[in-house]
Amino acid sequence: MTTSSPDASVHVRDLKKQYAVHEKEPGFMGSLRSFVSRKTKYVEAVKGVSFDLAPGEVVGFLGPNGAGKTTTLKMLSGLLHPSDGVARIAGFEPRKRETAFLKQITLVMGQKQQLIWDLPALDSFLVNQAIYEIPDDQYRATMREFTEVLSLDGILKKQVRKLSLGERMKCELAAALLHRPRVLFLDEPTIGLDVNMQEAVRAFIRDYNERYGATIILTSHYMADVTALAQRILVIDSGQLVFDGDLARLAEQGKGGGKTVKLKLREAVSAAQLAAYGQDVKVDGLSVELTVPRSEVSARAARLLADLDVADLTVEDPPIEAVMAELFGATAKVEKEVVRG
Ligand SMILES: Nc1ncnc2c1ncn2[C@@H]1O[C@H](COP(=O)(O)OP(=O)(O)OP(=O)(O)O)[C@@H](O)[C@H]1O
Repeated sequence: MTTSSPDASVHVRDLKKQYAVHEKEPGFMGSLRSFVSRKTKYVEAVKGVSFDLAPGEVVGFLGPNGAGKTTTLKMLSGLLHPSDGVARIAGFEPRKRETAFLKQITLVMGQKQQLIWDLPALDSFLVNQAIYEIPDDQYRATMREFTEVLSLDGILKKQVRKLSLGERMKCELAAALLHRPRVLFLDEPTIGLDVNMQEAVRAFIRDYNERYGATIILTSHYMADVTALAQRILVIDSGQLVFDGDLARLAEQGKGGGKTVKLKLREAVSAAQLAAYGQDVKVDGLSVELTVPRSEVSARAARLLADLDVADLTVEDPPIEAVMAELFGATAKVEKEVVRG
């Protein structure tokens, strides 16, 4: 059942966030000096971001470390006040943190936990039931559903501190979605999990999106999360949105707009010989990979098939990891700072 409504839309206009950081020189004398004349440095973490999401849309929010992803999500969930610009989430202004707004959203941060460490997860769920005023019948129905989809049986009554990371993350997600929010901000929800657990979390998020028509903004360093869940990608770099479009179009930006041709040969060929057919040639025994311009894929493939003893040939877009590495390789952390005395 998909229950999308216009309420779950997200509108962001020219959102900005500047952090003030007080600088202190090292040592006792440094402390004394900064006590007398304090230097403030301003970090422009988000520099005017705009986008709109339709109800039920799932977007991957990507960018290098320090690009401004977490800061943006914190502003959208009302934890941080923007320095400028506006956001409207499900019809609300996040900075006001109205109860009705909080009932519509959730923010899950893979690196932070909201469950009470010394108690079983079930106790935290009951606390959330009270905070979000979830009616008993809805609470029971949601618990049944989550227990099944996330295989929570047997772990809900264990002290949270005794759960494995994967078990804890499943409980964190359940706790964060118990009130059935319509807009989800998921910041690295699968971080540190093993591959099977990542897949379980992904499946749960996909199921939740389909069932409740939830709008989702997802950041993840695991591209498998993004390719499995998001139709659309937003890329932020140094606080600015540098790409907004579908995954395929982002892939086209990689390898200088080229495609990857993969060959299985029956007879070995040297990298030097293959250089005539494309760039970035990689040879691993009888497996070969090279990049060819998009407009020439058919002609080059035909030449390869005619000239070499080819057992198999496939043409692929470059993996999204490669595209991101190419886009951000050297600019892993860029920030423009204004120093004021
Ligand atoms: N509380 C803060 N005070 C000062 N500067 C901050 C604060 N939080 C973040 N920043 C700076 O703002 C910029 C954006 O940080 P943010 O955490 O939003 O990036 P990110 O894209 O989420 O990075 P990552 O992928 O590493 O988590 C960085 O330069 C960071 O150092």
